[in-house]
Amino acid sequence: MSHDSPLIIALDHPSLDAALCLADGLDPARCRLKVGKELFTRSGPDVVEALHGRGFEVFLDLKFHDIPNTVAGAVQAAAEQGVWMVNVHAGGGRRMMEAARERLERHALATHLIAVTVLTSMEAADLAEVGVTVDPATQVERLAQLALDSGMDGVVCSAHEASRLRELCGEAFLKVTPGIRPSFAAAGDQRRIMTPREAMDAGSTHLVVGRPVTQAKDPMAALAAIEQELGKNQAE
Ligand SMILES: O=C(O)c1cc(=O)[nH]c(=O)n1[C@@H]1O[C@H](COP(=O)(O)O)[C@@H](O)[C@H]1O
Repeated sequence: MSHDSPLIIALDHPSLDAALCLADGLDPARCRLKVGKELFTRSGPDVVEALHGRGFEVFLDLKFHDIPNTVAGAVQAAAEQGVWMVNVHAGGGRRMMEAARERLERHALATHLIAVTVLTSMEAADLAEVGVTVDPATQVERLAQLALDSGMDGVVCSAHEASRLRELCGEAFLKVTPGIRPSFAAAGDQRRIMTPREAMDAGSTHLVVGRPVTQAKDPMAALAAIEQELGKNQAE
């Protein structure tokens, strides 16, 4: 199902049953779903097939990061499952990203291919420990530019960097932003966070929301509350 909602709900669940239980309470016309490392490692492609069967578009978030040939093969395998979006780490470098892009083109696969810049859980001190001594925003800009030059359709970044990336990489370049915290939710382990409305105003094209929806007593009500926050200030 294709639609205009910017919302991508992260199904960070430990089992196929738990993930499908949540998906069955959501509406494929109002959000897309993200399948990440834990769920995919436990359930494999079955979860993707089950979500497609329920009418959802799927972002397969496995953040591939390896030598170019290996990543190209993994991206091809994901795209052949018909997923809407797949990602790699921009830190894997130009040749890795170009190999992934080239592989999709060679097989005429239309899956969106995006690159993770700096994880939203990381601050300057975390970057410094791994040898990156520039601030997170500068590192995000550098990796986003590299991702654009390497043929990516967009990046995963924090909403704090979205407006700068809109200037640098253009409107059409996707800015998929996790670290979204509606006014009713706790930050948890996320560091660079924003509300849904602020994130869209800053230039995000898609919002990844996990726990504020998946751990809500009523996930559909939480989704509706986010939609309301998104609509609220538009009319103002
Ligand atoms: O690629 C991602 O989706 C991602 C990148 C990033 O920098 N930060 C980040 O939180 N994510 C994912 O976004 C989701 C955020 O979930 P919540 O913090 O529960 O809203 C998780 O599934 C993360 O794996």
